[in-house]
Amino acid sequence: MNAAKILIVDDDRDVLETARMFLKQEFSLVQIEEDPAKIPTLMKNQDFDVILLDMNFKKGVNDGEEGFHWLDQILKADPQAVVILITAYGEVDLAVKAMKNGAVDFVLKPWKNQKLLGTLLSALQLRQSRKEVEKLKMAQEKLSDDIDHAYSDFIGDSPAIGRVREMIDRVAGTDADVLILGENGTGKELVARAIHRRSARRDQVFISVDLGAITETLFESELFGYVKGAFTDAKQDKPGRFEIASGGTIFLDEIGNLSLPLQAKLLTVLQHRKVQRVGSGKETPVDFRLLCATNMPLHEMVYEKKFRQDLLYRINTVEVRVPPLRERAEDVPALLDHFLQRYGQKYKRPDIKVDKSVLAKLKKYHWPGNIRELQHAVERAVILSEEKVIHSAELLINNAGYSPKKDHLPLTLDEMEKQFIQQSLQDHDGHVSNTAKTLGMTRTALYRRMKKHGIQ
Ligand SMILES: Nc1ncnc2c1ncn2[C@@H]1O[C@H](COP(=O)(O)OP(=O)(O)OP(=O)(O)O)[C@@H](O)[C@H]1O
Repeated sequence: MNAAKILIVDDDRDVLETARMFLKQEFSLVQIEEDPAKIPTLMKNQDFDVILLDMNFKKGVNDGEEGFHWLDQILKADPQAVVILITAYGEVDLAVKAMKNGAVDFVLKPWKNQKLLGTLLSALQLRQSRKEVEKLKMAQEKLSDDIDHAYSDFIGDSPAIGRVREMIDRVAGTDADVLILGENGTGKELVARAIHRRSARRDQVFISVDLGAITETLFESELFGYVKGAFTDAKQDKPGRFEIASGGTIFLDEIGNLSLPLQAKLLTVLQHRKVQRVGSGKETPVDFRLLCATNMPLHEMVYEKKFRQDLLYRINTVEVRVPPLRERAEDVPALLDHFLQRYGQKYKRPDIKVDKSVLAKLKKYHWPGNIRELQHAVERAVILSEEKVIHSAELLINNAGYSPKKDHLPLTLDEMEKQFIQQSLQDHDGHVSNTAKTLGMTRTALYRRMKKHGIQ
């Protein structure tokens, strides 16, 4: 027996009784009702999975207006409701209009029992997947709220960050696709969340996807979802990130890391705004605002045929460049205070301070890992410092990314390469182009190596 709950509303008692007799054998609850005015109360008392609704209730009236009215009321009460309309022969136009207004299907009167059952079963599947999407959306919203909390402080008053704030204000309300460019740790995700929070979609979900972390084989099932049985581990239907993001914003981080075949797949979704779950032949429309980010030189990669030009044009309606920390050294003191306060609180050392002489050094440092590096350096220093005042050593020594203690150990070729790149970057104040020139390689080749060694 199917556990679903069905409501049938029709003014013809005979139709109701016959339908109930048949459907009772299949579903755990089949409620019938002649008066559509009772629908709101019935819905309050019971969570129906499918509602079968007649289009016309008054004798001699067959314009379907009453049906439209009640359809509207049902969807207002529960936007996830699954409504099937009951129509007579000759009313197919009305049924089509009703589907545009949110009904999922229609059945013609008089119906064959098996046909009715088939329609109900596929409507139930839809109900199930709507519920799943809703559940995941809620879980994501909760998660997003928690993350947002950590991301809510946008520190910095430098002219460079002022320009970023201005751009955020200008694009947030427009629904335009935005490409956020900047080195690792500069605050690209922070910018994306700020755009979402100020947009008309602020009450909907913000879904962040790290494309760099999704393997080639998982790309489709993660982003497009799958249906039960599509592959061995697909034990049940699962919506993908695009479907969950529908109504809200999707943030595709590290878009420069996508391989060319995956770029083509992504482009198709962006063009048609429809997804097909793996193993399903059905397309689902998705409505999302697209924000992308990367630390890779996308324009250069287009030139080198490593990134599709048509994809770049799809995602970069507006480009926002988040400047590296070394271009806004004025922000270092405020950021330092901010992180000192955060970690002072977290590690129960509320009165911890930084030695004054350290500040000048921090402002001069080139911060290859940008704000994330500063953040981690402060956290580490708060943990390690045995006094109330943090000295230069605790904040800076580990910062360069390698520890002097290791110096006397024999280095592998890989470690030597890493240190060599780090040293060269330091010598060039973190300027990637100049470093690449000195090392005799292209910028892209240098970025690749930096990524390999985790140099930010
Ligand atoms: N202006 C800022 N004020 C306060 N905190 C910031 C600021 N910019 C970045 N941060 C913090 O620095 C960390 C890194 O930021 P974020 O994750 O947004 O960077 P990213 O550019 O997206 O990094 P990646 O390229 O590695 O994905 C986060 O913890 C974020 O809260």
